[in-house]
Amino acid sequence: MVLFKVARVQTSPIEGQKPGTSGLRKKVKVFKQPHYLENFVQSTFNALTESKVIGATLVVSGDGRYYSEQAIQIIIRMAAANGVRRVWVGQHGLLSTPAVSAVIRERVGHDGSKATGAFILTASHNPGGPTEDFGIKYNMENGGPAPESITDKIFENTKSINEYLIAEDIPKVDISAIGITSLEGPEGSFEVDVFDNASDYVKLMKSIFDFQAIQKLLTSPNFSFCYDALHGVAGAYANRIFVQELGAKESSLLNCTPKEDFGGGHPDPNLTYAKELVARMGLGSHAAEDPPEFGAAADGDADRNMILGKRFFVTPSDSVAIIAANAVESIPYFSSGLKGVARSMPTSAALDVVAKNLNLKFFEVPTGWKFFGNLMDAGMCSVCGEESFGTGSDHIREKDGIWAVLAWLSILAYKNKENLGGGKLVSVEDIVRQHWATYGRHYYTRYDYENVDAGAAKELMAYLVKLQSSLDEVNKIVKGISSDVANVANADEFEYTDPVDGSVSKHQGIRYLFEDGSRLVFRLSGTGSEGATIRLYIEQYENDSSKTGRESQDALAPLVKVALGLSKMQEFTGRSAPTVIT
Ligand SMILES: O=P(O)(O)OC[C@H]1O[C@H](O)[C@H](O)[C@@H](O)[C@@H]1O
Ligand SMILES: [Mg+2]
Repeated sequence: MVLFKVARVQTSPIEGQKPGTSGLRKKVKVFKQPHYLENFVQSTFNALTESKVIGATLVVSGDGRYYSEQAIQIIIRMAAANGVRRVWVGQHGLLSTPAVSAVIRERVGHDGSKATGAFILTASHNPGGPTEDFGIKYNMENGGPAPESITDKIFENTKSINEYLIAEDIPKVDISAIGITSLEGPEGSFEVDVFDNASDYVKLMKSIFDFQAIQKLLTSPNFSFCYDALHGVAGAYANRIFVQELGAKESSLLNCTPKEDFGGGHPDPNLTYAKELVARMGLGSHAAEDPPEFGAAADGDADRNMILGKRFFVTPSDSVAIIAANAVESIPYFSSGLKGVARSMPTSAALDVVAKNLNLKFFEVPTGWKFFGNLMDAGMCSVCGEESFGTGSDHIREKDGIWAVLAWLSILAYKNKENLGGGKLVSVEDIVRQHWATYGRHYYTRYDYENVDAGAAKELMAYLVKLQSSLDEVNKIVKGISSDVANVANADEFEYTDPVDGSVSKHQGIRYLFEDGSRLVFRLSGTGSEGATIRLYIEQYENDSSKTGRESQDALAPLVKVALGLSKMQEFTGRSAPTVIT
């Protein structure tokens, strides 16, 4: 039995440790500064109630990006010194963000223990490596990200911290091998439990979906499949679930070995960054000849997803609407009905139409998954999604990339249950077009202007808010740019009152709402680590079924012109084109 001592290390506050939408994300070199990680971790311990630290069980793992291994060892020593009883680590320090949420909610330790929180080590879809990003966020007992009341406290603590506790003499724990390391400290026993990083998550997925039905689809001769983990942590689950459990061919997995630098790529599943998958699915300039029927990708920590059909892109806004419309008949977990559905404000209103038609409770929340968590804890929401490639349900309190893929495979399996012997398949594209024919189509696109000068971005936003005070003036400008768009009927900054706890979130995006239901939304990203990113969301509703089959960029061209002109985008940012279009 190893005996450890607790050291109190003197430190002083370090500026800029304010956790954003999804924790603290900075360049690796910032995290490597002396005391940087330690200050943040101690500030987190100090922000929690004592029972969530002393004698508690904490999960510590992440997407495996560069610096994770060192960070895990530091957090283990600090947890021991702060009186934590058990630290659970996924093998190799790997757990996807949804798997962490599942582990907190579902896993029972060898001695009957349950976790009350987690440090998730990830910067999500940001690149990794010595010159790239690292991140840390804290999740609570419900499996969801810490609410603002806690992250505010953490930030306050980082501004006054003067010491942290660490058990420096704990030897490096081997996190590559499953097993328990037991130690003894001044306050009693402490253990590190390194466990299989997939089994709890796989078990949960099996309790939600009909794996047999999906297996029939995946092994059918007329279906083909492709999954790209972009070298993120999804790779640790893809082989287990798609190949071992569901019978997909190993060759259907792309980039499924987790790498600490994501193979040098940008692990964000969109049409720009998931290049290999996009080509394999027959899209873009290097389109492959005979694309698979279904393709999907995940981000670094596997909570995001992109869904593709053969030569066909499903917008995330359509994806959540289609999952909601088909959930009850295709997914056993939802067979008794949906409690409600929700989307973030900038996400298209496709889900609203489904909710209205199916008479479901519906919520529009600000950007950020935590807002859904509150609704789910209160039993008000089953399925939700965001335009930023996040889709999920109340099985956990994070969005879930692999869940979304399994949801789509379930819908395909259900629609094709008679066709798997060799008949013509109902394809992803058929499902989407059928959905548009039933509910109408929300043409949608997002323009991202990344790493814009922060001052310029602020000025642009301030200008757009000021403009909102006169709709006459707005409409004069709009008509001057294009006579093909409707009048602006309303313009505001989105504000949300949480129906569960009454908290109010202001300044959640600038909206221009047109008479025909079209919308322009402008937001500053909350997840970047350098400069500012302006996001422009453009949407137009079409319910004449003879007009729902146009190319999205053609249908939206007049509105795009209006958005760029109205916001003086080029004038403020100096950019003649966005960095990414989705
Ligand atoms: O603030 P943005 O860069 O637009 O990012 C917004 C997204 O950030 C993270 O991924 C959150 O988990 C999402 O819930 C949110 O939609
Ligand atoms: Mg992510």
